[in-house]
Amino acid sequence: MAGHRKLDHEFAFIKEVSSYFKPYRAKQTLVPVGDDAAVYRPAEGMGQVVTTDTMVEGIHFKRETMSSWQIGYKALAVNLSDIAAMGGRPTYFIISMAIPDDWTLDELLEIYKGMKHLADQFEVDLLGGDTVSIPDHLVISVTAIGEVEEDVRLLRSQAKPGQILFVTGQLGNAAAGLDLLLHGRPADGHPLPEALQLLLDAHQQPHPHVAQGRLLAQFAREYAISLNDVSDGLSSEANEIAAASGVDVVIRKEQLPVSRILLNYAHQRGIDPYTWVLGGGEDFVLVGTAPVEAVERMKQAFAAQNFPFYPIGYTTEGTGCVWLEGKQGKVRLDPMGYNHFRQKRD
Ligand SMILES: Nc1ncnc2c1ncn2[C@@H]1O[C@H](COP(=O)(O)OP(=O)(O)OP(=O)(O)O)[C@@H](O)[C@H]1O
Ligand SMILES: Cc1ncc(C[n+]2csc(CCOP(=O)(O)O)c2C)c(N)n1
Ligand SMILES: [Mg+2]
Ligand SMILES: [Mg+2]
Ligand SMILES: [Mg+2]
Repeated sequence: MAGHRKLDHEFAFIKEVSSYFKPYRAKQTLVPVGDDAAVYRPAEGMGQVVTTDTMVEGIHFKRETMSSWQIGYKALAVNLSDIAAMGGRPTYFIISMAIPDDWTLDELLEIYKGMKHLADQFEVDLLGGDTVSIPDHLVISVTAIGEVEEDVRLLRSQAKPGQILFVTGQLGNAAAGLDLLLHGRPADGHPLPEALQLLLDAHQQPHPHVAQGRLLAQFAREYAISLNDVSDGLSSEANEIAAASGVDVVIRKEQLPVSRILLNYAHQRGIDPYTWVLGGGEDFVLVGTAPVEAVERMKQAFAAQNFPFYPIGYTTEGTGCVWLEGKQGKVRLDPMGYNHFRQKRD
C-alpha cells in the first residue's frame, strides 16, 4: 500500500527529496547536493551567518501535535528564525535526519514538502544533509546559512542602559496552542472554534521574522541594538540579553502583546496566561533593545511594512537581572522558559 512504503535505501530517498528543491542560488552554488560536500561562493562584503537547531520526536513534537508536513516546516523555520535574530538573509540549509523504523516513506517525504514550502518562500537552497537510522525517535537537525552586512552586530550583548525593550509579535500563542493540542481539544464530533486556529498555527507553523530582522539590521548600522529570537520564552531571552550586556531589563506587564484568544483560552483552562506569555517559548518573534531616539523611526519602518512593533519595557544600569513591572511594583523575573535538562518548566 502506497501509504505504508518503507525507506529501504538512503540513496533513492536523497535523490527524490533533493529534486523537490528549486535552485534559487545556482550562480553562487559551485558544487550542489550529491558530492562529499557542497561548495558555494559567499557574497562579497557579507559575513556568513551559520546556525543549527535540532528537533526530536517526543521533545519538540509528537505525532499527535504536528503533521509530518508541519514537522518539516518547523525544523527549517526555527533555524531561519535564528538567522533573522542576527539580522541575516537566509541563503542555504543542510538537513540531518536520524530515522526510526516506524516512519513511512510517505511521512518522510511530507516532512520535506513542509521544508520546501519555506525554502520557496525565503528562496533558500538545500545544500545537502545526512540520513541515518536510529532505534526510537525521529531526530531532525537543520543547519541554516545566511549572510549579513559585515558591520551589522545584532548581539545579545549590545543592550545599553536607558534603552527600550521591544518584541516583533504576540507572545504565548505557541505555548497555548501546544496546550490546546495536548489537553484542550473539544470532544469528538465537536469542531474546534475557528478563533483557536491562531494558537495552533503559532505552535505548528511559526513564521520566521526574517523581514523584521532585515529591517533591524539597517538600524543596527546606526544604533546599538540587541536581539534574540524567542525560542525558550521571553523571560529566558530577556535574561540572556541582560546577562550578556550587564544591564537590568524591566518588562512592563501591561504592555505585553497578548491575544484576546489566548486570554480567553487560558481562562477556560484555569491557567495564568502569563505562564505562557513569559515562559512558554517557541513564539519565534524577535525581542531586543534599542535606543529611545531610534524607536519612533523603527516603529514607522515596521508600520510601513505592516509589521507590528511593540515596546514592552526598558533597560537600566544593573547587574544582568530581569524585572517584571506591574501595578504592584517590580518583581524579579527568573528565566522560566523551557529547560531540556530539567524535564519540566523551571
Ligand atoms: N553542543 C554545543 N556545542 C557547541 N556549541 C553549542 C552547542 N549547543 C549550543 N551551542 C552554541 O551556543 C550558543 C547558544 O545556542 P542556543 O541553542 O542556546 O541558542 P538558540 O538556538 O538561539 O536557542 P534555541 O536552541 O532555544 O533555539 C550558540 O552559539 C550555539 O552555536
Ligand atoms: C510535544 C511537545 N512538548 C513540549 C514542547 C515544548 N518545547 C519543546 S522544546 C521547547 C523550547 C525550544 O526548544 P530548543 O531549546 O531545543 O530550541 C519547548 C517550548 C513541544 N514543542 N512539543
Ligand atoms: Mg539552538
Ligand atoms: Mg535563537
Ligand atoms: Mg534557535
